[in-house]
Amino acid sequence: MGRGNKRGGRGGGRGGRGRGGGSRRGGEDNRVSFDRVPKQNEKLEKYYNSVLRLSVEEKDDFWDALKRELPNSFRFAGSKGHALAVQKLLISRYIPEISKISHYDGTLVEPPKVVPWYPDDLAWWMTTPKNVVRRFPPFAAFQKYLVSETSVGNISRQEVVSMIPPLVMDLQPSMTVLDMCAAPGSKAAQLLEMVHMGEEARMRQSLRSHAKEDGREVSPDLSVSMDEADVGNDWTDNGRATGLLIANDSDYKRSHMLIHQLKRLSSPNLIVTNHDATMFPSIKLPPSAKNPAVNRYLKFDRILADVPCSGDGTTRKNVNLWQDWNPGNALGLYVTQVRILVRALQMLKPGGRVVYSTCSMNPVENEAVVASAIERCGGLDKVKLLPSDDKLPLLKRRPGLKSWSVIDKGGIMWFSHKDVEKYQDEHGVTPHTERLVPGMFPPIDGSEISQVPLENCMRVYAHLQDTGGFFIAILEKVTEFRAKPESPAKNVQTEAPITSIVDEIMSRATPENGDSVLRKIEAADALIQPSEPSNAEVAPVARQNQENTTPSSTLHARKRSVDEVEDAQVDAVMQTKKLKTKNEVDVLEPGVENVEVRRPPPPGAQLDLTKRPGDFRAEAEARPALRNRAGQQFEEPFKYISGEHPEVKVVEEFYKLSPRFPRDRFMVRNAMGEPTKTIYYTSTLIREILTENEGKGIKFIHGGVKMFMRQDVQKEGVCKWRIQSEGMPILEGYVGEERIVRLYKRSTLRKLLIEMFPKLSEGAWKDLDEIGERVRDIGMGCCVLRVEPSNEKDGFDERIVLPLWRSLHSLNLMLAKEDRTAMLLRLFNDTTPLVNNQGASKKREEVKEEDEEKPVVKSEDEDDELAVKDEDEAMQDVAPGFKVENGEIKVDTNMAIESAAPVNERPLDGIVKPGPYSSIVAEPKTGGHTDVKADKINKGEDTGGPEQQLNGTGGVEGQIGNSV
Ligand SMILES: C[S@@+](CC[C@H](N)C(=O)[O-])C[C@H]1O[C@@H](n2cnc3c(N)ncnc32)[C@H](O)[C@@H]1O
Repeated sequence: MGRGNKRGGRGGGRGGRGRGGGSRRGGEDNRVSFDRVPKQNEKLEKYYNSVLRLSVEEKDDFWDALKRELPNSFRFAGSKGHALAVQKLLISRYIPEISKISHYDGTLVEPPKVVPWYPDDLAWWMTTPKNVVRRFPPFAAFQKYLVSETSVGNISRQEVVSMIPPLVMDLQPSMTVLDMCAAPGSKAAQLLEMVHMGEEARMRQSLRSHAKEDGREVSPDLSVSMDEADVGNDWTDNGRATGLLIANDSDYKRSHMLIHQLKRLSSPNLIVTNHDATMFPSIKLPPSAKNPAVNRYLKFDRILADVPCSGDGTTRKNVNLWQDWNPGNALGLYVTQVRILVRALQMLKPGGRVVYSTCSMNPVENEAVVASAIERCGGLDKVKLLPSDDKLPLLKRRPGLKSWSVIDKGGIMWFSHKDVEKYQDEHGVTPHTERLVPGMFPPIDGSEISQVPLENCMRVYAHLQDTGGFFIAILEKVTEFRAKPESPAKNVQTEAPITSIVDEIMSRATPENGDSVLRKIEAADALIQPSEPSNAEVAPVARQNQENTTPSSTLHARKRSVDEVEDAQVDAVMQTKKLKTKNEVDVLEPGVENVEVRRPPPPGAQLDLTKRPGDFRAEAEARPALRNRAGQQFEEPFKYISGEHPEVKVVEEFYKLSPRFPRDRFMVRNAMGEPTKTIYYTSTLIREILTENEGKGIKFIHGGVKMFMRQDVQKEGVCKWRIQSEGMPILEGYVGEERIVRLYKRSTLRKLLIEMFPKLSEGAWKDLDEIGERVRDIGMGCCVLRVEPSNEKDGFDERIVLPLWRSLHSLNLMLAKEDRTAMLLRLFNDTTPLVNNQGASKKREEVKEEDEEKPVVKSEDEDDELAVKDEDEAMQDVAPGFKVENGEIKVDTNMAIESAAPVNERPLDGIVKPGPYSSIVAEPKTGGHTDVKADKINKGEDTGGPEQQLNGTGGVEGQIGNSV
């Protein structure tokens, strides 16, 4: 891996959290440490004073800005309708209160402001010092809202410049998208939201149009009609998003952070992989019906290459960079960055786009990388550098640099590589100059590559709009190409990635004989193929099926496609894995004079595979690493089950699923391919990818949305499969009336949110107002609670859908504690403590006996979910929903979980976290603080105050520092 993992740089380590040496929680301490860190670095200042060519006055602004602490910023996440609804609360409820606060000197405190260039006012920032935030109650309320909505994924704390790359990608919902260096995932989350853009509206429209044939009653639609652009054009799957996001990161631990971040979006269109992006494998697709003999590979419409970089645009957040910055960092990263960009361009469809970005200001990591990659891909005939000045017109930026100098490790500035060569002729290669290669310098005048319009790139500086520094370039692939090999690096001892090795081999004369890798490539070369539309990447089947190396005589001659090269890469990797235990072997290639070809390491060999991703969960740390024979971590396979499977039939019958709901996308994660604990759901494209590439060495580490979870219910006729909240938005429109409960009144929902397990027996159902009779009569098991919009005073503006469990004697919303409190705050401006009607003193055993039909969460989930265990719970070693107090097990009323689960069960398997696509937002009809003390509620039970509950999520101090 590149140097991006260095402290202070981007690409690992601190992941954008925390600040200059201060503790995460101590807001004030952080500020003090930020102020205390000396903000000088001679080489840094010398270099940028020279290279950026700012005027004298502007230079002062530039350095002043880089030395100031960064404003906090956040954006509203999820589908647009949902995000706007959460945003509305900020504007209507919190800003007016904050705007009334004044400092001691009488000046007004500045409330959060809209980021002017972000679409639909969905991004905000605030400069208010933390001591002010703490002192004034309106800020405290705002803070609670921020923390609460962040914890449930409705708000994403993200640095504003980091929001730019996805916005300039021109991504449409049906597109195939790859994020090559995606962890921790803030940009990937934006991309995923774009893949799902308009889906909610389309699905509603589709359900409405089929309501009659489905025999279903649709919800009244009171929502404001959406722009056509917001609905999107992705209609081929009944309005469901058909696009795809593959989010990748080479760091295993960080890729699990990525999963954690993206899971909140509950997307069946997402896969997470764990590969070195310089050698990202080709992904096979099923052959087309038209040309079954031809292998097809996935090509992307959009790729984000947000590469590891030295991160010197982030000094406002990573204050240690003032000490740590040294010119060697950028020089060490250049090679990896070019390789990633070249690989991205290879994997694009013609007409597709790569957005390349860094948070470095160094041209060696930016313009030089762009120019070198275009050059390696065959120049401007193959790859265009698109203008970016038409994007985000309110964002202040500077054009890309056309000329620059390069600073070496010793701080010497070089103006051309010729000077370096001259110096080296006289003095030999020195440690300071050894990393300098021609591609790091501006293109030589008159060369073809000097025509690259580098001014089309976008440079964002801290002083322009009070942000961090950032660089963005938009590249478009014109046509397929064969990438040139890397220029032989005289001085640089870097590990050549498989792409460059194969490229290198491919561009040479054919050897008479050679090692098996070369022979394989030759075999590929000899093959003949029919032509196929260019965006379906094709290669002969024979090359994939190694036992069948005879080309079909019916195929027409055709030029070898880029993907054959890529295929050869994958084959070569596999071959190497079989043949060698040593990572690298020097091979003398026959027919080529004394040229070293360095064999690539097997996939994953460059990564640190010694640790499991337990950095953020103690439990994960303790789990033994399962590895396959090659020493890689073992991931449970993805196995699709038939729509005719008896368990699918059970589900179908119990929920009276509409025949229009697709049955061929259910998947499980175990080698037997049997639904044992969880049934997942994915889009069709993901099914094709996961099925077609099974056992081919691609490291898929996440895919699929949990749709059903097995529940041990003793009672006959109760379906063992309960709907998981993640799957709810996808499924609910197809569930029959038999399992639907309709709720209309705000007061009823509020009661269900505050009270866990409201009783139904002994006439208690009457307390549940308009849903009382229905829940009394509905059969036991999981049902869909539909909160229908209405124009009534005590009604909702928008539709909300939540999972509900009907037990023998009670009812329960399947919502996690933080989701309940977040909804209470959002919908009712209410911080009433939650109440558990099972009684605070009940012991676990008693509860188990009495309520055995309730959802019981049993063992580890199949998908090896690593990021969910509540740490406190792990410490207490009792079942979710219980706590140890004075040596006694008691019901933990802070946990909104209906469970009598045995020790060591995992909490979130039994509870529900509605994601931003789950339509859970409704704008309250009445503003103001409700502050209702409901009779049953405030009986002084051991509930823990809202304060306590909200702080449990980390508090605002715990979340300062945005992700880049
Ligand atoms: C700047 S960060 C990406 C930030 C991310 N795009 C976001 O918005 O949250 C760079 C990431 O690249 C990963 N990385 C470093 N070298 C890589 C490589 N060769 N292939 C893939 N990922 C790599 C690091 O682990 C790190 O997570």
